[in-house]
Amino acid sequence: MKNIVPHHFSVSREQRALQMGHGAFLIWFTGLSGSGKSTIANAVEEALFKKNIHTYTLDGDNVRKGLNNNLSFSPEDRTENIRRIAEVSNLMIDAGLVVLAAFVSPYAEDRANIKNIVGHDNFVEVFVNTPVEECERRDVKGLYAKARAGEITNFTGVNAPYEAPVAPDVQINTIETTVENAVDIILQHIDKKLHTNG
Ligand SMILES: Nc1ncnc2c1ncn2[C@@H]1O[C@H](COP(=O)(O)OS(=O)(=O)O)[C@@H](OP(=O)(O)O)[C@H]1O
Ligand SMILES: Nc1ncnc2c1ncn2[C@@H]1O[C@H](COP(=O)(O)OP(=O)(O)O)[C@@H](O)[C@H]1O
Repeated sequence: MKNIVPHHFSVSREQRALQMGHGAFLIWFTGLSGSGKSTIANAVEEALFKKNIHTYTLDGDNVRKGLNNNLSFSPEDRTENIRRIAEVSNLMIDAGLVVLAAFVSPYAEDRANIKNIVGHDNFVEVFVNTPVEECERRDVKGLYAKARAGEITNFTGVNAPYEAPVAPDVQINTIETTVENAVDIILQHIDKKLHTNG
């Protein structure tokens, strides 16, 4: 961007990581509404918190009601939603946090963009892979019923696409895997990153 010259602050990301005592990175949960993203992200954050890891979770409640309250569910607005969340995550990583983000994020290109924004080494993609039939059976928020009734026009999995990740870092099938097991699988996957400073 023109006429923007970054100021170089003297406390580095590496120094912040040393002070925090653990690595900083983003765990991104993608999947259909009702797949289990928030439930699993919450359980992973609890487990990390108990280990004195500094965390923050971003999800629809604290993002679509605030920072992104001007965005709809059109493809363009979903792209902008994910871009802003990736940029916020990037700042939080720089601040030394392990960031958990739970968003439908249905487009592969948008998810690839997150990886570019935060850096490939700072990104862990968790695909919460629950078939739409199961999500619809759970219908936690009653939104599938509304979508089937034609009250929501672009609802992911019903009348809007979900592009499943081809090579996620972690994949959780929530029909076969309990929340506790999902937490173990994810903790195991991130262990090395947690013990890397900077
Ligand atoms: N049209 C449509 N499609 C999908 N989801 C919808 C829609 N309208 C509202 N909701 C509710 O909003 C939550 C998804 O918001 P996200 O910010 O994660 O969506 S996206 O990543 O921008 O696609 C999603 O929450 P989760 O259930 O937590 O996934 C839904 O409850
Ligand atoms: N193995 C599982 N993992 C995650 N959630 C599960 C699992 N089995 C059942 N559930 C239930 O599925 C629902 C998932 O809802 P939620 O976490 O809000 O999904 P999302 O954030 O993807 O919309 C919750 O009611 C949760 O208790």
